[in-house]
Amino acid sequence: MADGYTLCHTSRGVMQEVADAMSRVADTVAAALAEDLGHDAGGGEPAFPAGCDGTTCFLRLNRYPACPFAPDTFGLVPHTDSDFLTILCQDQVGGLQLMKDSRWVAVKPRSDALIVNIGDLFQAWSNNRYKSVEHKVVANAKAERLSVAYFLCPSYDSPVGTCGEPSPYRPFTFGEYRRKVQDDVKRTGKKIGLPNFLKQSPVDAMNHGLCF
Ligand SMILES: O=C(O)CCC(=O)C(=O)O
Ligand SMILES: [Fe+2]
Repeated sequence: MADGYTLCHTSRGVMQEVADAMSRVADTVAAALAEDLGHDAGGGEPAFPAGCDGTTCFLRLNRYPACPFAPDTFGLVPHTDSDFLTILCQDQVGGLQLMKDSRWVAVKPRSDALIVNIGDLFQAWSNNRYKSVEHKVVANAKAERLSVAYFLCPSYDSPVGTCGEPSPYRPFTFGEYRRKVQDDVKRTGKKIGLPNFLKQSPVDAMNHGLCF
């Protein structure tokens, strides 16, 4: 039987392999999506996404225990991801749902497929051409569910940038974005996210009595 040290060492190696493989998928998909918006990686434009590497991206292992109060219980509350892209590998239990045309749609598990979610930073960079998808996880009454998510994030001091002006968003760094999200959640219990960074912010407009 493996001792604790060997087990940790082996798991670390496996996790690194998974992270490396998912990182390659994330970089390839991000480059293809950016190219579709006219971004010319070989033509002197700054690399996209800027400031992401093995020290800024991360892997999250999610475990959702079976819950007798399913399906009225969240495994994960509705949210958007605060990154460029998320690559997700889910098991066969199911429970992930995404918001499409104002309705929750179940994402059917497929053993031969990974899920790619657009995150807030890609929405900002693309001037809203790509939309950060709202998603949630609904608990399962009988089975435990596992998923592995890889988050393509830049360093905190990286400007998020834009594929071209005019952008609806003012310039901001990822660090600023994270801090604002954390402050809002602490203060109000909710993430506001991108609307805080609009040049013409609906939040400001409301505060100045311009919106009813
Ligand atoms: O477990 C899943 O399917 C979703 C995980 C997720 O949305 C997240 O970790 O942000
Ligand atoms: Fe998520």
